[in-house]
Amino acid sequence: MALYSRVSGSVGMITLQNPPVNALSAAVRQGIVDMMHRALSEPEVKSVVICGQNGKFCGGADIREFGAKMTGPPLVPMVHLIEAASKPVVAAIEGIALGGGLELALSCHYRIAHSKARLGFPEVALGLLPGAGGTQRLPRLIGVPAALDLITTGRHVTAAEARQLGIVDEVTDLNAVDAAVKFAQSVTGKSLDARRISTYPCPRPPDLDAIFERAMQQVRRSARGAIAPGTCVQAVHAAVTLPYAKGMERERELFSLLFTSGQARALQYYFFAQRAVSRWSTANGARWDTSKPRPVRKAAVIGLGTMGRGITVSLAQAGFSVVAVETQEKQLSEAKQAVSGMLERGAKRRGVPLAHDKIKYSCSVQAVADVDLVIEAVFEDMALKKTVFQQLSAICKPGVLLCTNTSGLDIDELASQTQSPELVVGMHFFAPAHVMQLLEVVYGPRSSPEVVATAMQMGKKMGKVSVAVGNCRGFVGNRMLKPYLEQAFFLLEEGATPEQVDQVLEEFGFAMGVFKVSDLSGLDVGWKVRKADGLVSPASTGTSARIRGGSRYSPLGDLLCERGRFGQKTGRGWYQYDKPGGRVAKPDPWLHGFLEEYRAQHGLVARHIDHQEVLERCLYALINEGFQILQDGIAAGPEDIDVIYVLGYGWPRHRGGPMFYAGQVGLDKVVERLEHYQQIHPDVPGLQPCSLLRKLAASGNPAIHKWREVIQKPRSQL
Ligand SMILES: C[C@H](O)[C@H](C)C(=O)SCCNC(=O)CCNC(=O)[C@H](O)C(C)(C)COP(=O)([O-])OP(=O)([O-])OC[C@H]1O[C@@H](n2cnc3c(N)ncnc32)[C@H](O)[C@@H]1OP(=O)([O-])[O-]
Repeated sequence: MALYSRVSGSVGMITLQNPPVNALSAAVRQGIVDMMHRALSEPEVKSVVICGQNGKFCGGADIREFGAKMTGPPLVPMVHLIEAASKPVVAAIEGIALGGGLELALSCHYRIAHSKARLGFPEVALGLLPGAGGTQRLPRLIGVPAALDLITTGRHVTAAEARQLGIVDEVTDLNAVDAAVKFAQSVTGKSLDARRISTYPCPRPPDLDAIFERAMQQVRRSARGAIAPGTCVQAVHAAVTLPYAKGMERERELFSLLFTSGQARALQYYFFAQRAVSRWSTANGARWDTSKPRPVRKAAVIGLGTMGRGITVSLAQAGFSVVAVETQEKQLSEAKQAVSGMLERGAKRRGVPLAHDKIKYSCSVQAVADVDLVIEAVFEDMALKKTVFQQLSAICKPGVLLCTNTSGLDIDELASQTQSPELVVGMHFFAPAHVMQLLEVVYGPRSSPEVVATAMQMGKKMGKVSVAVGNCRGFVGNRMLKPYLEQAFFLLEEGATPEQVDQVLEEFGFAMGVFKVSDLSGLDVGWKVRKADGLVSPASTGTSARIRGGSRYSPLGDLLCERGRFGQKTGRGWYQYDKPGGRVAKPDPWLHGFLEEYRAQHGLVARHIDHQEVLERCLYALINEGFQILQDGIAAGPEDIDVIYVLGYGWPRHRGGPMFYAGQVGLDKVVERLEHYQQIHPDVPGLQPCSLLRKLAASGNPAIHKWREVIQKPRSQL
């Protein structure tokens, strides 16, 4: 709703009230319209100020209403009412003016912003475009190039940049509402003709076509199949080529096209999913709202390889004092240099003070005796990690939290090396750890609620999105990656090429296909895990070479590693690179020859494999494992899995995530296709639909937010 009051005698104050961000719900819109009519009808009122409660102007349209039938006054007539007002209307912008909130402000005749306010059109991140005149008013106010930048990127601008762009008229460090009231009194009685943005001609810079061509190329390059960015360009183009009213019609057409698209639904689902994972719970009863985190002032990182260095930087940038330990002298000095460089680049990029002084380096584990929390990031070897945990348990002060950055080893086995297994938890960062937003917080059966809460809070303080997951081989992300990679290998055996498989996945929206990612992260990483799992065996030909534990197995990755083809780092992998460390993947004739030889050796006949089969086998195998993870209670809900895959594994955000995508395809369709492939490949258990998936499909494809009810049923009923 919206409140009305009279201030300073002649100023009508309209205050938006819809916590937490004063979103433009039906009730708020109704309130604004009613209060505007009231202010315009009261003769004592000479001007109007619109502001938001709790120091926030407006977070835009109420996304929670998108799934329901529209009620209340529509946005466009509301902004027209304000712009057409006969009395000056001033927007007092505190905190945020985003999306429909900025459109509301642009319909006002003046905008006063607090210096800490942020403004922007983030609709594109929700698969939409500014649909209440933003695409028509912004280019008229600030010009086409700047408007295209803000609307196609969705980036937030500071009040200072908004002033420089001409979006706001004044920026104040004082109370923006008081400043707006003073300003409103100062413009009372002045003509408003020159303040109605929709009446402005839209600037036509000489190289207009080139500007739009460049913008369209830019969005095509970065969109990876998302349709909203390109549609935003079309809407701004209408502002230049059409009169305002016609431009608004075009904006409405393009908005409804996006609003009803699957991508918008996926992006809105993801918006709430990323917020839902912060309301975490564990299988052993710990919860976000009942488990209290412990204070952590000083942390330590053991092992300063690639991951250890990134974690150290991320901790220091978050303001923690850090003890960084590397027992190898040479590695320690190299790490110091690398960390300093990362801190300097980060400080420059984010305009924040350097955090060098936060870090103390040591080559002795003894140095961590008085810290509150330790993150172990040594080589991914269980025996080595066990030794480190035994040392830490002996050295550290009582009550210290011992965390491991392992990407898939048994947390509970490590906990058994300590006197306090309840103080052990996994904090699985993703490379580069100071950049990637995702953190898998892995709780073991003995991890105490406090420890989980502390690790989750640490992640948030480090600017990460923390997702709580249970302890199992590979946790959630890497566990689902296994059947995905497995299918990709099998497709090569049956006639596909790495280029073909990667092209299908990149057209789906992944930044990189599975084989390019494998070359980037190094084929030897997976090889070591398969060796540890006892999967790598000498036998290279005949049936046994391709069977493990009664199931189909492809030794292709092992054979490449045996030939030293570890990917980018060796200049050869599934692709060839111009030199070791090269980044540009080129198809490798040697590999095609090797695949033909391999098929001949194993009596395999290459066949044509179409786009759909590649997509279905890779994605449905991954999705099926996701349902198995939900069934096992390793992840609390589909949102947890989807956030992990979007933030950690490059799953295209405009596809919502693997679980949301399965719902969009139709769970019955996923079951039917898995069964189809399982019939052809009976020796691949990963194609056998898991019972939770079958159950949900059989109960009529319930909406994803209803899955938890089924998941929470006792396992026996699944
Ligand atoms: C026609 C018109 O052109 C079109 C059609 C539109 O206008 S489309 C809409 C365009 N607007 C947006 O895209 C802004 C989206 N929001 C944000 O970017 C951020 O929220 C934030 C504003 C920068 C605050 O960040 P935060 O980190 O401080 O807190 P939070 O945890 O994110 O958010 C705090 C709580 O507020 C909820 N929330 C935030 N914005 C909301 C919104 N627009 N509608 C409904 N709920 C919203 C959010 O779900 C969470 O709820 P809960 O989880 O606590 O229950």
